[in-house]
Amino acid sequence: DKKEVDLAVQSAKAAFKIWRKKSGMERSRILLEAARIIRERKDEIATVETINNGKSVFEARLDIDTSWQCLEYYAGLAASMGGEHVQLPGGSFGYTRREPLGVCVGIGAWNYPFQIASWKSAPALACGNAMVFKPSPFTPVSTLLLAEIYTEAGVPPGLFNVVQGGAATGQFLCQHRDVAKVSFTGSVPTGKKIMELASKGVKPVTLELGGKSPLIIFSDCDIENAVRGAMMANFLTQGEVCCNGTRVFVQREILDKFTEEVVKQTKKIKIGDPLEEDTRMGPLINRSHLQHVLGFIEQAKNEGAKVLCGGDLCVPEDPKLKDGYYMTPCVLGNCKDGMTCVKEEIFGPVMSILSFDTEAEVLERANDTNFGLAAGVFTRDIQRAHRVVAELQAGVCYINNYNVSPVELPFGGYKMSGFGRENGRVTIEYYSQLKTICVEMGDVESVF
Ligand SMILES: NC(=O)c1ccc[n+]([C@@H]2O[C@H](COP(=O)([O-])OP(=O)(O)OC[C@H]3O[C@@H](n4cnc5c(N)ncnc54)[C@H](O)[C@@H]3O)[C@@H](O)[C@H]2O)c1
Repeated sequence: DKKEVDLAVQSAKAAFKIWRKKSGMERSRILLEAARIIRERKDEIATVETINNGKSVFEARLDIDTSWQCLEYYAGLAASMGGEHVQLPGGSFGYTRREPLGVCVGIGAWNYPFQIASWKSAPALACGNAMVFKPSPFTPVSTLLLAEIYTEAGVPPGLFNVVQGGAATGQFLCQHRDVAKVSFTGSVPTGKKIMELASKGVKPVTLELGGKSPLIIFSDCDIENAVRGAMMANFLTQGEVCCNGTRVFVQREILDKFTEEVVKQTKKIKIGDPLEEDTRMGPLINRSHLQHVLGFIEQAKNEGAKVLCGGDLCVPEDPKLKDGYYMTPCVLGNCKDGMTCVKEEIFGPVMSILSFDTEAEVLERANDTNFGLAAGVFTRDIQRAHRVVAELQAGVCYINNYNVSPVELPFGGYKMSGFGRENGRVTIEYYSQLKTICVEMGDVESVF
C-alpha cells in the first residue's frame, strides 16, 4: 500500500545518498560481485524462475545468463562514465558531468521476471541511482533473490528494494514525489497510464511495451535457418515474448516448403513439466491468459485462417500436471493482413503465416502496424538484407536470426512499442542526467 511504498522509497533514498558518492570503480566492483553470485546460484535461480513463471528450466537458465551478463556489462561501464571538457574564449572553459537521477522505479511484466529486474537495475545502479522495483503480482518471487544478491554483494541496504503489488502499488510508485524516473515493461494500455502518471511529476519514463513484429522470409534464404528463426521468433516462453515475430511473411515460391517444415518442427516441441530437462514448453502464465490465447485461435478460424497444427488445450499425461495451463503451439495458415490474429498481440504460442510476392509489397505490409518493437529478415542477398532493415519501422531488427539478446546491444521499440532503451551503452543516458559547468577564468564583463 501507499505507506509501504513510501517506506521503500525513503529507504532507497537513504541508500542513494551513500551510493552516489562511491566512485565508478567501487560501484563496478560490487556489481561484478553480484554478477558472480548470480552465476554461482544460476541453477537455483532458474528453478525459482521456472516455478515463478512456468517457462522451461532450460530457457530460464538462458534468462539468468543474460541477467548476470547485463550486470557485468554495466559494471564495465560504471568507471568510464564521464562528461566532456570544452574550451571557451579567454582560457575559460566548460565541462559536463554525468550524474545519477536519484530513486528510479522499475515496474516489470511477468514473462521475464528476473531478467527484467536485472536489465533495469544494472544500468540504474551502475549510474549511481537507487531502484525500487515492483514485479508483476503473477511472478513475485525471483526478484527477491536479486535483492538478496545485491545486498550480499555489498550495496547499501535499501539501494535495491522490492515492493509487491498490482496496479495500485505501481501507481503509488509512479506518483511518489521522491521518485526521479520510471522504467516500465508491460502492455501498451498500462504504458500509457504510466506515462500519464509520470507526466504529473515531469518524470522521465522508459517504456518497453508490446509488439506484433514481422519476420520476412525471402525465397533466397537458407530455409533451414529460416525455419529455426521462425521457431525462435514464436515459441520461447510459451510465446509470451514482447518482441516475437508473430507475423511470418513468406515469399510465395517457398511458402509450401517453409510451412511444411515449420509445422513439422512445431509438432515436435516437447510440452510438459517445465522443471524437466528436456521440456521446451511449459504452461502459460494463468488460466485467464490461456483462455484469452485460445480465444484468438477461435476467432482466427472464424475469420478464415487455417489451423495447421496445435491451438488446443493440452492435458499432459503426468497426472500432477492435469490442471496446468497448457496448450499446443499453433501455426496458422491462410492468414490475411486484416485478421485479428495478424493485427493484435496474442502473447501466446501462435504463429501466423502470410505470403508475399515482392520486397516493396512486404515492406508496406510489415510496417502497417502501430507497434514497432522488432522485425526480422531472412535472405542470402546482403544488399537486400540491409536495404530492408533500413526501411523497417522497428527498434530491433534481426538479419538471419531472431530473438537473440546480447546485452551489448540496445533493445527497445519504435511507435507504440515504447521509447527509451535497455542494454547497450546508450542506456546510461536513460539513467543519468547531464550537468553543465561553465568556468570563468577572467573578469566578469557585466552589461550593466
Ligand atoms: N518491450 C519489452 O521489453 C517487453 C518485455 C516483456 C513484456 N512486454 C509486454 O508486457 C505485456 C505483458 O505483460 P503484463 O501482462 O505483465 O503487462 P501489464 O501492463 O498488465 O503489467 C505490467 C506491470 O505493470 C503493473 N501495472 C498494471 N497496471 C498499472 C498501473 N495502472 N500503474 C502502474 N503499474 C501498473 C503490473 O502490476 C505489472 O507489474 C505484453 O504486452 C508484452 O508485450 C514488453
